[in-house]
Amino acid sequence: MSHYPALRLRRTRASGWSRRLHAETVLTPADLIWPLFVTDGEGVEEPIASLPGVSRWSVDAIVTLARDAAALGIPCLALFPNTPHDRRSERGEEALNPDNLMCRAIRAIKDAVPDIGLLTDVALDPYTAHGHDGLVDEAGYVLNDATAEILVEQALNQARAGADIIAPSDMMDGRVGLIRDALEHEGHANVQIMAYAAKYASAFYGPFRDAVGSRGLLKGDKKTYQMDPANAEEALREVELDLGEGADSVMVKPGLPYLDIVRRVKERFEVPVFAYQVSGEYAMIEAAAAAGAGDRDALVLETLMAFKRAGCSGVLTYHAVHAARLLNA
Ligand SMILES: NCc1[nH]cc(CCC(=O)O)c1CC(=O)O
Ligand SMILES: [Mg+2]
Repeated sequence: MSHYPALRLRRTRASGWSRRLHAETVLTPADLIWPLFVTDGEGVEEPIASLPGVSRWSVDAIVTLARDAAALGIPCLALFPNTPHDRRSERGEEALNPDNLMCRAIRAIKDAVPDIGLLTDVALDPYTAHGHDGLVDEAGYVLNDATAEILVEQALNQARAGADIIAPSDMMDGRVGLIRDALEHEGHANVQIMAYAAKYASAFYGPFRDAVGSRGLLKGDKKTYQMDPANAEEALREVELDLGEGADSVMVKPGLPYLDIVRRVKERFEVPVFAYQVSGEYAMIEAAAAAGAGDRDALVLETLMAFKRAGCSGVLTYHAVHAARLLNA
C-alpha cells in the first residue's frame, strides 16, 4: 500500500509538533563559529561598509564580544587581524611577531573567557604589502615551499599565544603536515588543525578583503593557489592529502555555492567537515533582506540549516550571534 491515498507525506507535516518530531537535522548555537576582525587601539569599533552589521573591534571590545558569544552557547571564535599599514611588508614578518594583534587578542580572550575555543587563520595576506597569502617572486608567483616554512612559524606563534585550532587558509601544498610536525615537536599535541582543504578562488571574498585591509593591495588574483570553481574531484584529493598530513577536520569554502563539495567530502571520508559561509554570502543575504526580497531571520536560519543537512559539523558565519539569539529564543 505504498501509494496515495494510504501514503500522504503531508500527514507528518500537518502540525508543528509533528514537524519538530520528524526533523532530520538540528541546528544549535553549538554549530556556529563566529569570525571576528581585530583592529588596533582601545574602545575602537570600525564598521565595514561592504559587510553591513560587521565591524572591526579593538582587543578590549573583542573580549566583551567573546563573553557574549560564550553566553549564547557559541563554542568557537575565528580571529582575523586588520594589520596597520606600517606593519605590512613584502614578506609579512608581522605574522611572526608574538605581540601582533592576533596574539594579543588570543591572550586577552583566553584570559577572560577561557572556555571559548579560538580558531586562528594561517596565511600571510593580512600581513603582506601585496595582499597575497604567501611570498611572491619577481614574476608575481606565490612560492609554495618558502611560504610553507613561514606558515609553520606563524602557526607556532599562534599556538604559543593560546590558539586552540590552527586553520591554514593559504592553500600551499604540504603545509598541514609541516605544521602538525612543528606543533608536536613543540609540545602542542592538543592544538587542532582545521585545514581549509578545499578553498576556491572565489568572487565571494570581497568584503573580507575590505575587513582585513588587503583589497586595495592585492595584485592580480589567487588562482595559482586557490582552487578552480569548476573542480570537485580535485577537492576530494585536497581533502585526502590534508587528512593524511594530520588535519583533524577539513573546511570547504565558500559555503552555499559549494554544498555539493561538502556532501561529497562527508560521504567519502566521514570526518568532521566545516564550511565557511563567507563575507560575500553574508553580504548577499543582508542585501536581499534590505531590498525586501526575503525575511532576514528566515534566510539566516534556512541557509545555516542547509549546511547541517549537507553534512557539516559546523559553520563559520558572520551571522553567528544573530542566529544563536534566534535559536535560543
Ligand atoms: N587567506 C585569507 C582568507 N581567510 C578567509 C578568507 C575569506 C573569508 C570571507 O570572505 O569571509 C580569506 C580571503 C582570501 O583568501 O582572499
Ligand atoms: Mg592542499
